[in-house]
Amino acid sequence: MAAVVNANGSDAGKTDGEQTMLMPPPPTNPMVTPLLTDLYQFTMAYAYWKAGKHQDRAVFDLYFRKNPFGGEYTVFGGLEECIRFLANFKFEENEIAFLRSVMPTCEDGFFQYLQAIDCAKVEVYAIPEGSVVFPKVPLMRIEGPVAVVQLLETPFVNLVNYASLVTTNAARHRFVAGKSRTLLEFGLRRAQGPDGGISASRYCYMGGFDATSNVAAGRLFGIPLRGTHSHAFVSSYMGLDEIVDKALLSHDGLNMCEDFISLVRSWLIKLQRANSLHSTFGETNQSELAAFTSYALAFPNSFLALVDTYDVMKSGLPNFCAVALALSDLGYKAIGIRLDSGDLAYLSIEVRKFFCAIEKEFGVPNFGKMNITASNDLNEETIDALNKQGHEIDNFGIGTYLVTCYAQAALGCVFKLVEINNQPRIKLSEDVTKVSIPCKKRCYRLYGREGYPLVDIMTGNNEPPPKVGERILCRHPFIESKRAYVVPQHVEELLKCYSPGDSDKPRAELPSLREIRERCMHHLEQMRPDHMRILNPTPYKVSVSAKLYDFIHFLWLNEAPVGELQ
Ligand SMILES: Nc1ncnc2c1ncn2[C@@H]1O[C@H](COP(=O)(O)OP(=O)(O)OP(=O)(O)O)[C@@H](O)[C@H]1O
Ligand SMILES: O=P(O)(O)OC[C@H]1O[C@H](OP(=O)(O)OP(=O)(O)O)[C@H](O)[C@@H]1O
Ligand SMILES: O=C(O)c1cccnc1
Ligand SMILES: [Mg+2]
Repeated sequence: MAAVVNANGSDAGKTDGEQTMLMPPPPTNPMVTPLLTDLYQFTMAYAYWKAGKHQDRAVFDLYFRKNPFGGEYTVFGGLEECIRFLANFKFEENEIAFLRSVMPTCEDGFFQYLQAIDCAKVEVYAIPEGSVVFPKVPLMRIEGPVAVVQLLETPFVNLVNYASLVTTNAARHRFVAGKSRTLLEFGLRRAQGPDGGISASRYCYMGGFDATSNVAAGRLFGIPLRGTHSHAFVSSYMGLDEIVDKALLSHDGLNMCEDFISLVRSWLIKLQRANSLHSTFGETNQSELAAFTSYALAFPNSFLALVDTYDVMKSGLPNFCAVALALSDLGYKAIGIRLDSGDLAYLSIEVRKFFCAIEKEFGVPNFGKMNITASNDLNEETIDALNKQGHEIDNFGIGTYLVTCYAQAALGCVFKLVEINNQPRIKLSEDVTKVSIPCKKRCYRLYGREGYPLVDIMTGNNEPPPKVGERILCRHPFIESKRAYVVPQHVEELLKCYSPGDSDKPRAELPSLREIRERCMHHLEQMRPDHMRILNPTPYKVSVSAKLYDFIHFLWLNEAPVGELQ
């Protein structure tokens, strides 16, 4: 038996000479237990057990049928949580007691069987997390005793569905925003409950966001934390006389400014009188000025202000600039502003002009380059519209539309039996997109001359793999006339072994979140641009080998009853 080292450092039961393997820690969410499944998984497990069929060797594929958000790609998320769940799968005594209470007609031997099971015999092959993936190709292939693997269906599909959906949503937001913008995930308050919030932060980072406002996710996953302040902070101030401690030490620690408020006030007067600012404002809101001054006293090294509480151009912006200029006198560099309402394109351009005019008028280096963050119900479409209009926004803060996946509620992953006791199985449907692809399969991505992925191909498990430079026929799984020859320049086998079960296959490593994010960025960059565009993207081809095609159609005819016309 291999000794087990817990990934968080403890070294449980290791003996000399035993091979050490890394035992994945439990799932992030402690609610992910063997009971987090549908009742029918237990009723089926009982029926398998009662029939003496529970140890039959089953192969299931986990896949989705259609790319989300009207796009032609998906990013796979959730694998690590599945592997953690699998590695720690064990029923507690109190869980068995609960099952007994809800399944009172089941024999005692079944519960003894459940109490003893784990997933040691379950093999899992999966596409690495963070990969770009396509419909019908298994994201995961799970093999093992049918009753055990059946119990994994609901939790696996649950762990993959939202993870992949929100990672894809994040990747789409990154694509439309462009590489140079900073993307901040602000969705916790709007997410579907605590797990939705934590998952959103993790998977949005994976999909290309730069940071989150979610402190718990920052701690759990090491995601960079970022934030500004809210309107409440601004409106909580009534006036400058609320600020008692007005002193601020200069950045170099050499000079003490005893009255920072006076310095701010003097800058506001200079701004009001500056010719180049074209007297765009008169009296600004003094309670807002108090809030900004107070925030700057608390964070002189990272001053950022929300400027739209009263009026951006007539109050928020000049107030911010007065405080930023006062900080600059003391050697500090303010970060910038956040806009949370109004026409974000127009306002950001006006703000930038104002910053640049100040840089020129007062000779403050880099004042014009200060950061502009925008938020307020942003999504793919609004960011695309802003880009088309032209804007000066550096950072987008995105919450509701991102984390709730407003444009599409679910990915629709499924978990289908494709083989039992080495016998291929098929699920038929009137709707051809719902017919499952039978057999234990191998999956490959074939790359073309220009370095882009050309097609994914599924073959039977025992077929020889596609070879570089050798022509292979790729067939649409269901439409006879759709086929193409491909001469791959590079062949990548997609499914790696993440749980070897009883086999002696090497186990693929679970990379860090940052590594998964890098894989995702790399995969997205590799895609041919027409698959990625927002409007009418070209579908990526998913195919089967000629042999598998013939077999699918043989099995289809074999299983489909022949109708009789009266
Ligand atoms: N230039 C722009 N082009 C397209 N959409 C924009 C632009 N500027 C802002 N938006 C979007 O328009 C919507 C404006 O929201 P809304 O109608 O609630 O007004 P608001 O600015 O939030 O007003 P308030 O907060 O004062 O009630 C938001 O979804 C925002 O992202
Ligand atoms: O708009 P989202 O994409 O969801 O981004 C997060 C929002 O949450 C905050 O305010 P909140 O919405 O709570 O209040 P507000 O609308 O009054 O600003 C923030 O100011 C953003 O507007
Ligand atoms: O830090 C922010 O600006 C923030 C955080 C959460 C939601 N809206 C904004
Ligand atoms: Mg809002």
